[in-house]
Amino acid sequence: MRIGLIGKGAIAQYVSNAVQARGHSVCAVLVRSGSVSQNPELFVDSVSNLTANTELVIDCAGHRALEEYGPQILACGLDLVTVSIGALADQRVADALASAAREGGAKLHLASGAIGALDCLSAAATGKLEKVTYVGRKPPLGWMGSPAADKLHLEALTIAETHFKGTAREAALRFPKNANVAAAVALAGLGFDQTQVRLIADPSITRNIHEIEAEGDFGQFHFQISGNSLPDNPRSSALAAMSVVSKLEQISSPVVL
Ligand SMILES: NC(=O)C1=CN([C@@H]2O[C@H](COP(=O)(O)OP(=O)(O)OC[C@H]3O[C@@H](n4cnc5c(N)ncnc54)[C@H](O)[C@@H]3O)[C@@H](O)[C@H]2O)C=CC1
Ligand SMILES: O=C([O-])CC(=O)C(=O)O
Repeated sequence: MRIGLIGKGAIAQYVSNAVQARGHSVCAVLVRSGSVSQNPELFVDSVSNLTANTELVIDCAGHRALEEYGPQILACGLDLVTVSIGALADQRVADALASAAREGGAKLHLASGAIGALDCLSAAATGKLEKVTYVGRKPPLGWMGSPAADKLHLEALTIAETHFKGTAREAALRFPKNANVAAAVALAGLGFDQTQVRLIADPSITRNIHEIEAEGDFGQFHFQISGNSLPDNPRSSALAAMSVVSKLEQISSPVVL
């Protein structure tokens, strides 16, 4: 497939290498205006140049980029894969994306990101789900630049501290670079306002640990993952980038798991 990428950060770089190794081509990369000076054939700064020659677009650039570019991409009939799922916690953004997808006859594909067990959760949600809790735990460095830094002295932390407790909607909106997983859990399960979230900075860990506890008619489950972060960004787990590659494999395969 001819792919257009949004962003050139840690996830985009991983995805770009992995999709090309699988025989796809990256024919345009949308970057912020002002950063297109080198290789203008590849790096573009408008959606129309991104979509001109592509069959599928992948967003790895965060909430603002999905909000800003997503509707135009979908409305012109191109499918869009995104890892910036937390943007859908803003109902206005979610509605704009859904109506553009309908208008263009395209689909917005949500990559599962740094978490697993969403298949289990979404199946369980077709019965009655009683309670879903998500706990996100990262080393202090992973919370730098987020509102956690206003509450905690992250560089000097000696014990694990919970810096956020609330709904998945609040978490996703307040932590756009750190709580996309909360949004994925919400979308698969009880929704943004019924999913309870705790976010923790923990100096005793070196990986990003994500946990889901769910209860309902299906029974009960507990899921935990300790994800390695990407070398270029301590905030982002490698699995988030891998989930984008896996989504692309599903889209291009005749048999879908
Ligand atoms: N679903 C999940 O589990 C996860 C989702 N994410 C989301 O993915 C995003 C990207 O993560 P990383 O690659 O690690 O971050 P990064 O900071 O390494 O890269 C972000 C890239 O996007 C670009 N960018 C930002 N806004 C843009 C815009 N309006 N137009 C064009 N380019 C723009 C930046 O210049 C940079 O190249 C995060 O902000 C987060 O929202 C991150 C980790 C896990
Ligand atoms: O990459 C991770 O471990 C999780 C993350 O940043 C997010 O949920 O936005």
